[in-house]
Amino acid sequence: MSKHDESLRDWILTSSRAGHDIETILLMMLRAGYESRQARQILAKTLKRPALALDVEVKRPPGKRTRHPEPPEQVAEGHAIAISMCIDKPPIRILEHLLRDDECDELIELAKPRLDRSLTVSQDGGNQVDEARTSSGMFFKPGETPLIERIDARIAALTGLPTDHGEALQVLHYLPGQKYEPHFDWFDSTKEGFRLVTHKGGQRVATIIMYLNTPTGGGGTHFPNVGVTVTARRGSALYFAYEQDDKESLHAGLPVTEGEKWIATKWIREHPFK
Ligand SMILES: O=C(O)CCC(=O)C(=O)O
Ligand SMILES: [Fe+2]
Repeated sequence: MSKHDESLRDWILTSSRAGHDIETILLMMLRAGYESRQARQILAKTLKRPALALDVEVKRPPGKRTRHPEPPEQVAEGHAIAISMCIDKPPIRILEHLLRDDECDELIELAKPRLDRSLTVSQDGGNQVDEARTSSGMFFKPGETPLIERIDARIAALTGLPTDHGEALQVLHYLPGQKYEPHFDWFDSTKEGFRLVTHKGGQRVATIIMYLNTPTGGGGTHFPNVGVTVTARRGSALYFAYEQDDKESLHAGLPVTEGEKWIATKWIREHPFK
């Protein structure tokens, strides 16, 4: 072992005993100019860990946050959106006329033939059928049609984060009795599948729910920890932002009691979702 290897080994052991976690030691080695694979191999060997256990994520630059739309009005891509209500915690905004009526109709018509039973993210990071979410839905491909591109650009202008921070636009359909039980949109880092679902794009930081029609009865979006229910009204939208582990952003799609409910959901990530 060369003098340099030996002192590196000693430094790693000392840092580890001093309580620095592997991620931190790895980051220090990367900063000192080591290449990532090489640094991981040296770390694995020195700390007698299988290399796989060292498959830790290199710290990314800090994640970005959306800008909460400011009342009374924002013009995004030439489209005027009124902000009719604000709540501080969690940051909630009600957006009027985010979509025009013809845009709502077009989204519904495009989605109709492609609906499937909605899934939720399971503990292991996969998808599952879940009684907590009985709607049916579909995803558009990014930029799939000029309308999808236009909506993405509008949301990016409104929230200050580029379109690539958004997950694919999802359309959901609820019939009477169908609902989405209280849940958080952020991913729980204590769950097994967390790394898998955040590998691309990192954590979710904000959600926009666009109401594509007005259900005859029920179907509002309810925040049980705030005591607020947002009315589902065609063309309007709900924006809310959150941090991991926040409790205020708990929300539910209330059961539709009469008629049907159509929404489009845009989830926004802290990093580009690629
Ligand atoms: O249907 C609703 O009002 C809520 C939908 C929702 O929470 C979601 O898509 O994440
Ligand atoms: Fe949600």
